[in-house]
Amino acid sequence: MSDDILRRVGAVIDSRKGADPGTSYVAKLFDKGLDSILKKVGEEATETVMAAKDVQTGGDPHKLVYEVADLWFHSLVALAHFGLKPEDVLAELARREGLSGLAEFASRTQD
Ligand SMILES: N=c1c2ncn([C@@H]3O[C@H](COP(=O)(O)OP(=O)(O)OP(=O)(O)O)[C@@H](O)[C@H]3O)c2ncn1[C@@H]1O[C@H](COP(=O)(O)O)[C@@H](O)[C@H]1O
Repeated sequence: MSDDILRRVGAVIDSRKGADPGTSYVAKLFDKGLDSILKKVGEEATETVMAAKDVQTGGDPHKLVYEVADLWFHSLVALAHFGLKPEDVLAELARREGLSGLAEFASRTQD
């Protein structure tokens, strides 16, 4: 398993821009516009929190994995709306990994 799956899903999402909304979930989401995409991101974030609380009280951990996958997927659609790619987020995570500690990270991300 590698980050190739993020790149592949990102490429498929990009290919849905301008496609017939009747043929694809992602094309339909793009057609509905940014507010609809962001609404899905918000819903999936809430469902992720609820799943985590459920796991905390003995629920199925895979439900959390499922909801995070939904959240990541809809976040990729939001990025694509602005012409951004999963690689942009991976590069940011790699940059942070390269920082020597939390204090340094915080000092570089302050406004
Ligand atoms: N990873 C996903 C993915 N994850 C979730 N979903 C869809 O996201 C939708 C929302 O999920 P919900 O749990 O909110 O379900 P829901 O309440 O029925 O959805 P809504 O009607 O409220 O939007 C569902 O219809 C899921 O099928 C996805 N749809 C597509 N992909 C990827 O995107 C690619 C392109 O998809 P199409 O555009 O449909 O070809 C696919 O090959 C996949 O790789």
